[in-house]
Amino acid sequence: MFAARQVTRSVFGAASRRAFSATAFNASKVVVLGSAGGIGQPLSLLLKLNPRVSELALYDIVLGPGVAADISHINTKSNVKGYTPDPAGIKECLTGADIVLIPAGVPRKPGMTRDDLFNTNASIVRELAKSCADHCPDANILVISNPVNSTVPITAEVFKSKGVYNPKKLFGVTTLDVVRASRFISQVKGTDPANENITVIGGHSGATIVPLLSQSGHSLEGKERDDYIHRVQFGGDEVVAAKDGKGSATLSMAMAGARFAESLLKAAQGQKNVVEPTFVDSPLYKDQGVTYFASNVTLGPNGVEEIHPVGKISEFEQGLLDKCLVDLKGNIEKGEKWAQENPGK
Ligand SMILES: NC(=O)C1=CN([C@@H]2O[C@H](COP(=O)(O)OP(=O)(O)OC[C@H]3O[C@@H](n4cnc5c(N)ncnc54)[C@H](O)[C@@H]3O)[C@@H](O)[C@H]2O)C=CC1
Ligand SMILES: O=C([O-])CC(=O)C(=O)O
Repeated sequence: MFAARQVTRSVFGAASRRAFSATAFNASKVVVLGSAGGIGQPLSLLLKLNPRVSELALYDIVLGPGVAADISHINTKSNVKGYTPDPAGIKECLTGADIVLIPAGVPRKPGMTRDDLFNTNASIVRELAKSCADHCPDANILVISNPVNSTVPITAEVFKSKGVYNPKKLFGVTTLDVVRASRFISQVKGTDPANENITVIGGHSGATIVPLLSQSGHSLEGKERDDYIHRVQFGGDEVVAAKDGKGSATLSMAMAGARFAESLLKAAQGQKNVVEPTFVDSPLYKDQGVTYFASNVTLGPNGVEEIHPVGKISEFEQGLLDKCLVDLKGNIEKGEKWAQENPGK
């Protein structure tokens, strides 16, 4: 379980090389479900390099123990164990978990939307969510599997059905949208991406991804603005096209997932003002029937500490947000309805 002791260096900060040799004082069990996949492997690697992690449990339907054996040779202190899909395995894997990252499921091929993954990934996520609800109901659950706008509500419905839902501990991982938004603006403006932190709100697919450039101090006009917005909203498609049928973003996603997990660990270990964007059960647009929404969130020892308001946005951004809310409502309702009608065994 989380121990309230501080580690001073971040794997992702400027002093990252030294971070790998920083002394770890903490005791945090982190689980990756889908650890042998395109995201799962580099994500597990980054978590092994993180001195805040003391125990790493790697589960997959194939190769969980193989990936674990490989990663376990890295000379950092954390213990690594791999698990296969048998009931005793997943129970041991999840018991005592502080953080569970879920990148299990199929990725897109060119021509598909994230919603096209629903039929396959909904039941994968539902079954894994059931195991989490049974074996680690108090863990922070980080859903990466797409379509995030629907798989997060599915996970919530499973936890609700088992009477253990805690909205403060369920997160859709939208970090990659902010990573991209920050990288892409730095390419347009010739700035250092490390100094950029563009707020992105909404959800995690196409028009539901709404970057708020007006809050960043940068301004773009006309085609340059439209190209930028399109690139952020459809950054995933850029990678899907470049991989040409062999998957979607994995390496950048692993970095983004590891960053989010690192932020949760920092907050759990007592660091204040840890803010990350994430898709959570949110009051911001509930009056419009949108029950989950991504925005900046202050993280604390118990997960979500404060959901930040969207703040002042431009008329153009309001137009993007209006479109986002329509799509998002549909994605959320689809996930909730499916989970309620298909509880599984
Ligand atoms: N939230 C985000 O920003 C992003 C989400 N994704 C999503 O992440 C998911 C995974 O992507 P990749 O790693 O590229 O796919 P992948 O196919 O390379 O890996 C998926 C892994 O999940 C495993 N798996 C399948 N069913 C499982 C189950 N029931 N239990 C445990 N493991 C299971 C597979 O064996 C495989 O190792 C996709 O749905 C993709 O769309 C991808 C990029 C960004
Ligand atoms: O595009 C995809 O399918 C994977 C993803 O969510 C992303 O890269 O943002």
